[in-house]
Amino acid sequence: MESFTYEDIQQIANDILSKVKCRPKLGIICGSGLGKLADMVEDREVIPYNEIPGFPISTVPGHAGKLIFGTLRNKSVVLMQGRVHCYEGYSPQKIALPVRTMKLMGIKVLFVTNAAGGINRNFNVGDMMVIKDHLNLSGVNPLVGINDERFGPRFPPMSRAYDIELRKLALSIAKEMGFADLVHEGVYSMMLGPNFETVTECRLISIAGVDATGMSTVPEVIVAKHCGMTVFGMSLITNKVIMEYDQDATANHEEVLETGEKSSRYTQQLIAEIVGRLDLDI
Ligand SMILES: O=P(O)(O)O[C@H]1O[C@H](CO)[C@@H](O)[C@H]1O
Ligand code: HPA
Repeated sequence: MESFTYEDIQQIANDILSKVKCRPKLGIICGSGLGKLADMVEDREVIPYNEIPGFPISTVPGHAGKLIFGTLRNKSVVLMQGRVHCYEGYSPQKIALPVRTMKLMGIKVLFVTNAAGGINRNFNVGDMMVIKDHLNLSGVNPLVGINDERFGPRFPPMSRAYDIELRKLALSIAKEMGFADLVHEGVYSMMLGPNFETVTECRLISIAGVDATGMSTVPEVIVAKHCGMTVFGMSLITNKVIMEYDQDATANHEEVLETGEKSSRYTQQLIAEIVGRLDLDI
């Protein structure tokens, strides 16, 4: 197992900070097709992942693989334009690395976004879901291994992973901005992937209370909570999962990216507005 010590990650964080002027307090991870949020960042300073020793490289279409530093609504931020997933062959520890690096760069609040399939039949393609909880069905956990208490405790709680105040703020901003009907609150589940779910898997997680499903986010949130970050999560519903046996339609990544292209505008506006109202001196 490839592992990174606290000192290794401190070194990576210091190297990155030595290359940029920005000192971000907020980190944003952009999901499949959601990287356009980077266009809203001003005074941009860009570092491709392949210029950061040890960093995992994004291999999936729709994930550019760049760190974008700058200001969003006058807040200093760093965006991960593209994430990495366990199904790409990276260990959960490697998936943890960017989040821990952010922590040691001084990030206190982490926004995670993703593209997800709608399990909840009331969700339409293009809707958004503020994540209130998750179900880890991936079988992986980035905290497996020796625990370094400087990151966090051996047994971190996960019952209030998604900050309640930020969830409320997101829903009230959506109302103010006139698109409350597009924004729901719900439970995200992660399976390992890379295959899309079977009909039976979708039916099972529906019974379990899952509203949207994907192949990411959960490891990042576990690591972020372990090291004491405040977390906000949002899914863009890019497709409705197939819940009927022998249906002709099938899930595909092209549809996911297409919906991202067409519908990520509201997600970007909502995130920018939340960022604008954040008090990052907490
Ligand atoms: O979760 P993000 O990175 O947004 O990507 C989602 O989209 C891909 C499938 O189309 C999977 O990687 C799934 O996890
Ligand atoms: O239907 C889906 N399943 C899993 N991951 C996804 N990411 C976007 N849509 C989906």
